[in-house]
Amino acid sequence: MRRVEMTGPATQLVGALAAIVVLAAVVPQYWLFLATTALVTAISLSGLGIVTGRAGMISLCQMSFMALGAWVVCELNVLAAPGGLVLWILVGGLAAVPLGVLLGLPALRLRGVHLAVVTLGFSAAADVIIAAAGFPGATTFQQVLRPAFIGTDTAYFVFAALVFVAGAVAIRLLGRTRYGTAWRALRFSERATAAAAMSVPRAKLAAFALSAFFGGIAGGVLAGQIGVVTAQNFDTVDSLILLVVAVMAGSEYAGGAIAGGLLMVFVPEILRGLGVPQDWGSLLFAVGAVQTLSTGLSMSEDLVRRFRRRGAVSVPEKTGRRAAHRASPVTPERGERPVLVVEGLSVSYGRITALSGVNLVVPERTVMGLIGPNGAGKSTFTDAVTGFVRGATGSVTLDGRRLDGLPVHRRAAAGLRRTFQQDRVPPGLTVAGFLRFSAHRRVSTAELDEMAAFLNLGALNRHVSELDVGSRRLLEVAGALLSRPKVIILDEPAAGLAHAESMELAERLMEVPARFGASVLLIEHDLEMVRRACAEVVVLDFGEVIAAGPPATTLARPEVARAYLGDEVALA
Ligand SMILES: Nc1ncnc2c1ncn2[C@@H]1O[C@H](COP(=O)(O)OP(=O)(O)OP(=O)(O)O)[C@@H](O)[C@H]1O
Repeated sequence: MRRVEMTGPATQLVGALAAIVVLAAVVPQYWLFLATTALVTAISLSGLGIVTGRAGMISLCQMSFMALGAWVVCELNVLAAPGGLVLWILVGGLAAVPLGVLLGLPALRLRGVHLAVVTLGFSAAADVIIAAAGFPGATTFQQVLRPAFIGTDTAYFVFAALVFVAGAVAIRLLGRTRYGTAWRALRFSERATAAAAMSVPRAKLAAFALSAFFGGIAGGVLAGQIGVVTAQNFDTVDSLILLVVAVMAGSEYAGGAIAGGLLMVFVPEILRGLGVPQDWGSLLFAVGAVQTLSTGLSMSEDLVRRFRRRGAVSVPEKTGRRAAHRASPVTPERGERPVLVVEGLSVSYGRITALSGVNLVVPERTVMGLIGPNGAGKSTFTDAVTGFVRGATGSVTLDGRRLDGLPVHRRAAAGLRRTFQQDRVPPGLTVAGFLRFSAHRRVSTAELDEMAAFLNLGALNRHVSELDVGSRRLLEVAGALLSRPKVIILDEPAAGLAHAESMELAERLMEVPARFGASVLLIEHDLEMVRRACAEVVVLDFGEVIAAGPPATTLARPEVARAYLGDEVALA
């Protein structure tokens, strides 16, 4: 069933602006001051949400970015620099960007707890430097000057709210770009992100840079709010709490960032009112984060899911994946000109030789099979050819261009695409979102519709998380095909499909060369599918090519039977 969204971003924006005006009019000054602090926190959380919630990396130094933004504003204030507070805040945000990129560098190699330790160490070091250097104007109590139009606390609340809304809109728009999708893909699989022709280092650094920018902006807004800034405003422990709240609230969503900001400011306030130590708030946040990690759903994601379920109107799908097997009149064809040429490819994992001097030529406009028993080296071959294996020797040439030494995303961009044996389609995207990302070029809705019909993908606005594993496999194939590759290597695309669906896929694959101008290298254990779809088949065993030729004769050869069955039982 297809779903139709009930509310749009424009409605949400109008609602947010109306809420700001109403709050500014009715909320007493003291609470408005706290609400401004909550907004500052929400701006910072929005940035953290890019790195943590979207891209799935741990960052424990958001407070350091805030401190830098605030420091720049204080310094420009002391210098009486031209432009005024609003410009200074922007400069503070931009000043934090190089720091974010610097901090993103370890993230290129480190993950999980290792990245957490590095960012925490950085934050602690920044604490020491800031405490030693002090904030400009702090010792002389020189207040950061606000322009008249945001002179009152009410006006400053509206200003902070507008900064938050502008940031939320920007993040939403960014989320639709290739980088935005790449962050969600990264969180699920770095390998698949690279295989979709996206540079993983660039996507990671962009996430850290933006996160730092938002942190810097938040620090600047805070400086304008409180007037005199001290090192105590940016404690390393606060970075930790910020991360915990970001995880719990789901700060990659605007609503989650706001909820997080409100919780961080008002929970301690409420506890104080109840005579309970304010630090207990951190304990509550930690419990909330543990709950999020155990369910896999932040507060925002939980709400979004409920909302989707309630707000969705079911519309019958035009097509279903379970279509009956339609045998096409197409017969496997073999082109002549070589498009992928692999020569002398060897890979060793320690003492295990996974591939030994493999030569393989995929002609243009051909579906070729690559088969072999478990452990024969098929996946290693795919990894090595597409750039995932370091230390592979031999050469890979695509359409006359040597690819040796190129990273994965550059090989993919050159037209060598692959799919994975394991499920690598990010669940956080819609079908259309994934297809557009994977296509690595502008695709029209008509093209998406055509592809959906070709591979029976169903409704394009469904979320990937709603698809079964077989459908996700087909989606991965569709995404790679949309990129107009020269060669596409499919690593067991029929895993998770019923027999009739595998045969249906075989029919579709046979159409690929003529329809998309691509050759297919099909790695499959389903030999019936290989027989149906492939014009030629190459058999690997113990990392070496043991047979090659048309499927009917090749599969009947005794050495192939021996490789599969251990004796001379013919497979045909
Ligand atoms: N990362 C690794 N470290 C050590 N050995 C590995 C690694 N990856 C693969 N191997 C070994 O290399 C050989 C080839 O494995 P590979 O996964 O490429 O085979 P395959 O033909 O794809 O098998 P399957 O059909 O089960 O996927 C096997 O002996 C395997 O144990």
